[in-house]
Amino acid sequence: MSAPYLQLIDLQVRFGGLRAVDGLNLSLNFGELRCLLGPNGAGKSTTLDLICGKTRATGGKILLDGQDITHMKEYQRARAGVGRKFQTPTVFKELSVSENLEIARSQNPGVWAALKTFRTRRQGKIKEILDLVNLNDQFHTLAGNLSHGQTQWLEIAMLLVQDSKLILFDEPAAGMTIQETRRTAEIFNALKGSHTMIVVEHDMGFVREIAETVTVMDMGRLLSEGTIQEVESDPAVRRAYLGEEHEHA
Ligand SMILES: Nc1ncnc2c1ncn2[C@@H]1O[C@H](COP(=O)(O)OP(=O)(O)OP(=O)(O)O)[C@@H](O)[C@H]1O
Repeated sequence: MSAPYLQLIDLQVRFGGLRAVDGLNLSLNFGELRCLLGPNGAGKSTTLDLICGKTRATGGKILLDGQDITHMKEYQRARAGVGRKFQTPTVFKELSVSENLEIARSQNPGVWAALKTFRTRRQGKIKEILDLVNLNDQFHTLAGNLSHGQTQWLEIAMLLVQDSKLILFDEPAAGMTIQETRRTAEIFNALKGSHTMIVVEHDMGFVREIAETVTVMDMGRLLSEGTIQEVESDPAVRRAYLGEEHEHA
């Protein structure tokens, strides 16, 4: 078996007296999609913050493709291939889809330098990415005129253009219509194998569409791991969700 692509080893962060992430161990293979579930305040978003470098760990290690990135700055991790998709869109609304992609591309010139002399190959790659996220007809559309779902897909395209290999998603289906959620699931399923993804999500319908292995956190710790069926029948998971089941049903 090959070594894991991402490894969290005894990862910890404290905010004052609160252990938001408290000795978390997690391993992902390259190309794997992992859903990260858990009740409110379990430490899911903080875990993504620790991986992308927005928050610094107070203990433990993060290994990406064997490299220790625990103490790297956020931009260094982005260069190493870590991409983070936040809930609030970060696109430039007054620019077109293609201009947003151009800006994203210019943030990682190294990847594209190799294609510099091959303009058609570069355009081919952008077309391929836009096809994947269903935005080929919106090439010249102002980002501010896109629907909520399309804006989210543009952000995914921007991460792909930046050549992010590990993409971290925080509630990607939030606020989407049923059709948009379904299309987003198709995009995620198409990215499996070529990209490694961690998806924090409360929408269990969406999780069912995309899930392979599921990790459940509670109080900063790993509570359960396995297929959806396995974690759903785990009594510890049921206990952790008591009182929340109406909220997230
Ligand atoms: N910067 C911070 N300073 C202090 N406490 C924080 C900070 N960020 C998160 N926390 C606390 O850490 C705990 C874990 O929060 P986190 O947002 O990671 O949970 P979550 O599992 O993503 O929850 P939700 O599903 O509600 O988004 C919470 O108690 C939260 O209040």
